[in-house]
Amino acid sequence: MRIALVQLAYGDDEPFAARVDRVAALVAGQAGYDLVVLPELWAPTGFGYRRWDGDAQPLDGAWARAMADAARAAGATLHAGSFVERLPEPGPDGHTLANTSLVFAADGALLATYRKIHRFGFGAGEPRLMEAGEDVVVLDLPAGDDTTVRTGLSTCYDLRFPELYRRQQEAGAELLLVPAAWPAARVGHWTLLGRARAVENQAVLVQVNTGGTHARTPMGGRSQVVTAAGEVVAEAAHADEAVLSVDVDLAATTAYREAFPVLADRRL
Ligand SMILES: O=C(O)CCC(=O)C(=O)O
Repeated sequence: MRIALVQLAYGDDEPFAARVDRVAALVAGQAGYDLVVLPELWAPTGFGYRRWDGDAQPLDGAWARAMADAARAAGATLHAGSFVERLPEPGPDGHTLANTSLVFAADGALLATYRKIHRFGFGAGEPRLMEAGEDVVVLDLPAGDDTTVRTGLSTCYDLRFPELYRRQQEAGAELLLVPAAWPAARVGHWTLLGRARAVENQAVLVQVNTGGTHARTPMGGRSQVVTAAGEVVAEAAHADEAVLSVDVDLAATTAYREAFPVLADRRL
């Protein structure tokens, strides 16, 4: 399965609409991949809380349409990262915003919607402004040669909560996608926890982060792909903008699970 990780780097001086146009063109140029993955909240920025309300859009808004078009132009499945979704009505916490990821098929059809379950901010930021997602999302994505791979969706801070990934693994996930806006200050946790989630679930984990400085917060980059055996097979050793290209051998995951069947020894 050929995967492109698009690590985006930018500052607050790049306007929202210009960034959407730039990234849509970048994605449209990624022909030949089975899957293209973008980071979390790359258009509104992960730490630009003050602008989130103004940047919010519905599920069928201009951001989603631009990403559907970009998937079609690339002819690849696109995990478009996340955006600030304007919910049709307030949720249980009274908010009308959510941190929502969308996955589009190569023909531009919407395949999946995932709302970030664990909100980051310790009472500020996401918990103060956004509803928490409630649904674990696992779906089959095309993996090349007429095969599919069961894939779990999560976002950034979710990576700190292993029980979410175990539920994805129980639902059959062998590929775990994690877009993020993870700051440089804790980027060591980002790479370490990514390897841990891959090893403990014997799954391929794809992490795509942002770079640049957003609302005075330097972002960490260091996007990576970790195999089920814990090997880092692609990594950005920096926080600059870059497209990482990787060929993932999914048959190796199945073989590894059979050769080292640790998941069968769980005691609940
Ligand atoms: O957990 C962390 O250290 C960073 C999480 C984060 O920045 C986010 O979820 O947006």
